[in-house]
Amino acid sequence: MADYRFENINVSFGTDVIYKNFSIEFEKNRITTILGRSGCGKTTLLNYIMKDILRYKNLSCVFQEEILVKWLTVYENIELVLKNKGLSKTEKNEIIIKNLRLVNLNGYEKYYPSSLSGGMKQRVNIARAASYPADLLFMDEPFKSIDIINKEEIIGKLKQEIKSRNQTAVMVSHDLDEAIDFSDNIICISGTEGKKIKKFSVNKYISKEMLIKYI
Ligand SMILES: Nc1ncnc2c1ncn2[C@@H]1O[C@H](COP(=O)(O)OP(=O)(O)OP(=O)(O)O)[C@@H](O)[C@H]1O
Repeated sequence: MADYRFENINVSFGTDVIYKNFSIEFEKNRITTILGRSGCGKTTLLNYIMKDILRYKNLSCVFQEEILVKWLTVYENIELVLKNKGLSKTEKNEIIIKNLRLVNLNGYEKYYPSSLSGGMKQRVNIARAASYPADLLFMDEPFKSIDIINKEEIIGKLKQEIKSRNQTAVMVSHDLDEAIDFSDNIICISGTEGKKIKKFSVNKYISKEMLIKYI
């Protein structure tokens, strides 16, 4: 039985029908990846779901675009999401340092976004989303611009962190490897107006060859 179910999703841009009577569901306390080719409508779906959930639940998110505040340091950018949460300065500091370590950016607290690479900025986005206390975490291609070494490490550490907090996470991706490494469940999306979905539980038998047939 799914814990989050979205039915009768209809989204069009002008005459382009992206979703028509579409349904999708997610399990609580699991990491689900929505996998599909570029342009198939993953971001559109994630935005729809986040908007719907926000009506009744708090959530944290990582967007594809860089959304750091330019005139604030890395530390201050993360501190922003911890405002009005009743946390002491020491507690905030612990959370920020812990999550900068999670994305291998400890030591970069005083840097401004302009002195970071694209991949580093994306890692700050992840640290910020991980710092925000929420039951639900939504991520739109969070590892896209991150180099392979950091990516593998961050995927492992973030997965462990999500599990230890009992969070429900939904990621959008077109990368088969990261979907397998990061997720408990994968939902492949394909087709245009009449979209098809195929669900997989990630286990030792899953392979890229199995997934690619359904995206
Ligand atoms: N605001 C918009 N106005 C018009 N068309 C849009 C808009 N947003 C998305 N689209 C179209 O909807 C389709 C799905 O876009 P979407 O960004 O959801 O795809 P995606 O699967 O997330 O792609 P990618 O993996 O490249 O990020 C595309 O054809 C896109 O051009």
